[in-house]
Amino acid sequence: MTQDELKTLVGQAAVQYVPAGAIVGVGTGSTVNKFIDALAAIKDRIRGAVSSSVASTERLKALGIPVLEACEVESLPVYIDGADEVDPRGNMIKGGGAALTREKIVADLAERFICIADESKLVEVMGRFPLPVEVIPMAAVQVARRLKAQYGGEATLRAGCVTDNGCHILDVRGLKITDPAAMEADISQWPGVVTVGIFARNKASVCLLGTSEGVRTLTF
Ligand SMILES: O=C[C@H](O)[C@H](O)[C@H](O)COP(=O)(O)O
Repeated sequence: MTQDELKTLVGQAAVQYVPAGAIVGVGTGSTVNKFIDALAAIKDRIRGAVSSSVASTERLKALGIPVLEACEVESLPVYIDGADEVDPRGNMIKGGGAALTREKIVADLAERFICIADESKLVEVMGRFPLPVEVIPMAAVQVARRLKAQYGGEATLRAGCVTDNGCHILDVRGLKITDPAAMEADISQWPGVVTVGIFARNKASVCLLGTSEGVRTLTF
């Protein structure tokens, strides 16, 4: 099976986690696009979606799925999103598509995070995928220096990238994220950091992994 077919498989499998009548949290990326397409088939059975990016909002609306603002809901039963890496405990790296901040906001509203990914995303220790950090532009150099000093990470500014929030992304290479919760808590409170792409506090409850043998379900 191709990677695209594996994404379709898990995108479709995620629909079973959407309760009838729900407002569903929707992530961003190529895997979530498959989920949005599958969600369109059951749109009459849900109330709508809260989206984590302009791109997902446009796709949801084009398929006739009502989109609500995050501020209009108090909680969501479920948030469905992809990941760039996921570890055996359900911690994730996200932000390869620069949507990490809104993703973390919507994930935080949800009771359960259902991660959908092809099996290449499962790793023992996270850090091979460059860690995205969204920063206020004026703080980029300062935050990059600190990432090097404290964690030995080499941060580069993602060229030509301005996030939905008008900010920039640093991609940090050379990390071994052995304690994701501690690193997330630490970097999150540095001046100028908007969001770090470690999802440990908002980790996955379930991960649906696309494999050539079918969908493998990991529960955390
Ligand atoms: O900012 C983007 C998101 O965190 C995506 O969910 C992540 O990059 C995975 O995307 P894809 O499903 O395209 O691999």
